[in-house]
Amino acid sequence: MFEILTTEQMYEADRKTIEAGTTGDALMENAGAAVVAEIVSRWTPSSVTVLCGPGNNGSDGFVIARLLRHAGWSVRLGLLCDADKLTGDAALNAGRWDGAVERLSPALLVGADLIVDCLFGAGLARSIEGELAELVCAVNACGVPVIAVDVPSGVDGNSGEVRGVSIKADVTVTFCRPKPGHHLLPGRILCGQVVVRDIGITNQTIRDIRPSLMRNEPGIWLAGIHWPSVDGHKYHRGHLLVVGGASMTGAGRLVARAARRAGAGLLTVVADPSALPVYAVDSPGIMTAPIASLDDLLKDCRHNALVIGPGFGVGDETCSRIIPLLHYCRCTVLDADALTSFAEQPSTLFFAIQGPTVLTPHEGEFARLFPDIEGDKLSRARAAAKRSGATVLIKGGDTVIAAPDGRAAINAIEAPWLATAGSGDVLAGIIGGLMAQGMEMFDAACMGVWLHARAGADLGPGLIAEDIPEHLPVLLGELWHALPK
Ligand SMILES: NC(=O)C1=CN([C@@H]2O[C@H](COP(=O)(O)OP(=O)(O)OC[C@H]3O[C@@H](n4cnc5c(N)ncnc54)[C@H](OP(=O)(O)O)[C@@H]3O)[C@@H](O)[C@H]2O)[C@@H](O)CC1
Ligand SMILES: [K+]
Repeated sequence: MFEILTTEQMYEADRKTIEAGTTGDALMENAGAAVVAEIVSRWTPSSVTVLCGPGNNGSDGFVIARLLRHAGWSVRLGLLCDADKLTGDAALNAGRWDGAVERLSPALLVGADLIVDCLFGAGLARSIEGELAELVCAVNACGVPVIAVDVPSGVDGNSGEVRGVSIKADVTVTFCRPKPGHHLLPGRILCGQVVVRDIGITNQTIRDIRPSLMRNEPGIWLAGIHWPSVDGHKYHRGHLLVVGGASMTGAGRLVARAARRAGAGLLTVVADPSALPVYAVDSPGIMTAPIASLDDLLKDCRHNALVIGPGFGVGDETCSRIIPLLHYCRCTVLDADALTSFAEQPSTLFFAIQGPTVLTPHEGEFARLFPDIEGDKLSRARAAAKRSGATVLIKGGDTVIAAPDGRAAINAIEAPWLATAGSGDVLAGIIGGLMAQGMEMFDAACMGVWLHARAGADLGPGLIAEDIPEHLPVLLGELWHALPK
């Protein structure tokens, strides 16, 4: 279950389930019961305040209030609108609630041991403002644990962005599948721990909706790994060319090390002759070649993959070096200086991209290459992939990977230790190494991000970029041993 559903797809899943015979009322009862199960597993009966909005998120709140009261909790409930304004399932569940319905105000927070946030979920349609915004701030300041239903109120479920202000939850219970806003920043932080609960929507219903967004986990790319075969040899594992800088050799060396650890069969660093000895002494297992020979090397189809950018230098010379290389349609990773160099002429780059290509910008490089593409990270990555014809990977705590055909994935592993010099070079190397072995570009980008993030999470404090390639055998071994034999 790697799928991430947009809020529209979630409404569709609800609708299809209701059409198939389950009532909306039953779905909502299941949703409320799932939240209550989570509450009673974490907290002992005490005083709880349930904050309800005017829609079905508020309707969940009425269910939760009723079930908690039956379980012996002392429950206060506040409603944003008059109860007689409620319609549909919300009116139904309000009618089943036999306690008082108070007006929403900070007074509801006094004496509460737990707050349940049911103000807005998927239906958040605009910024939270005025007195309601003040209440949200009061909730965040009162120091009482908060459990949010579906999403913390104020977080846009599709983008993870905050509309006005947002509840900061300790736990968020969502239904069926996570939404983009649970994984994209800042939503991910505002959710606290995310718990996904079944409410009776079948896996087949989700498959019918054909979600194109996934959580980046091995299940989405494991089958695409090209493991070496017993009768294989190193040429079957690809020959990667790493174009290294003349003076900033550290970046190219990190790329090379990571690509070899990721499994590239052979690796040649191509660089200015003055720098070749530095690359050569770094690792006995690599080959080196002068940059003047790059064109000839690419004419030999055994050199099937290329990483260029890290430490290469920014400028027109880099652009004129890269464009002819792209005509060979080798598996290519363009990173760092290879991206920034095209800031003045991005369309020249996009026009030249014909083969399997992965672009790995951080936010700054992305803004230089796609200055007119705005919006949340997921939408921007998708738009950039469509425009460039490349797989685009926007780095960060919530790395997003998008393919030109519309597939996308979001990293879900927290690894803040990766924010260190050289870490991006290693990522480019891993992806290049995987593509050299024949892995499809989107899968390779996703797997590269996963390996990188897992290494970051496993190694933790004190990590430096050089550690990441050395941890890859552990992770690759884990994947290999998990395969059905
Ligand atoms: N369908 C099902 O079967 C199931 C649904 N489920 C639950 O339903 C939730 C979705 O319910 P929903 O679609 O009613 O939207 P919801 O989040 O309650 O908000 C809409 C209301 O808020 C209002 N409003 C919006 N923004 C506002 C603002 N900034 N400031 C002020 N008002 C604002 C908006 O007003 P309007 O824009 O119409 O003027 C409207 O009245 C979903 O998250 C899940 O919890 C689950 O139980 C599973 C089964
Ligand atoms: K909520």
